[in-house]
Amino acid sequence: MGFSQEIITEIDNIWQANLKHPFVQEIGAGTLPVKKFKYYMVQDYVYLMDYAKVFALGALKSPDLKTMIQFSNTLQSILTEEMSLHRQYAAQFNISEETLASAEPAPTTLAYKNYLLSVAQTGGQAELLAVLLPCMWGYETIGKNLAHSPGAKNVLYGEWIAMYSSPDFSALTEWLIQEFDRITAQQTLTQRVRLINIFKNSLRYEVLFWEMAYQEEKWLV
Ligand SMILES: Cc1ncc(CO)c(N)n1
Repeated sequence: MGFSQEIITEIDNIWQANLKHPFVQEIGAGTLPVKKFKYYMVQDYVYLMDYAKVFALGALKSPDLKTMIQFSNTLQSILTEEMSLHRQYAAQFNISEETLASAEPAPTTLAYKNYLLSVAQTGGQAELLAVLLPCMWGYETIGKNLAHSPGAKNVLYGEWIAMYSSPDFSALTEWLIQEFDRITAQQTLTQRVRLINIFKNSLRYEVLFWEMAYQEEKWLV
């Protein structure tokens, strides 16, 4: 069993909470109120701007050419494919690209993206992979889980599910998992404990991100 699999087995309760959050379930049922989805889309775009930068840092910290190419290809696909999904939704909702790109992060978005960036900047390749893995792997699992749900045929949510259940998205996720397992195979127990904590915090933020959108979280003042 790879280290990635060991981690999600150990923190299965958080892994399941992420997959089964009401926001996710309601996308699958096609019953999520559009207002919540609109809120999510804008916040996710703000998040993805910095998430993409973590892949740029991954390229910077790559040990070899092959890994560098993978990080840079993934960066490219986030900016042009994944984020174009958001841009299309925004157009549908009459939100301009300028409004989308300059939207203010809500408290959870700000905390989460800053966590990603700080781990990626201060850590090495293993830490960077540990903080990224729950994001991509979680979405890929959710995509697969919802691929045949009623939401997949919903006019609004169908495109979102199609993106995250696509073979391309799975291939990127598979690469990230393998890279993480390869790099962590030789690590000491102390290093592994640190990586589990990073993975766990990032996964907890994934759950909080759904919750934030579900509650349409706002700054108090
Ligand atoms: C919050 C969040 N995590 C992960 C992904 C997957 O790319 C996303 N779009 N948004």
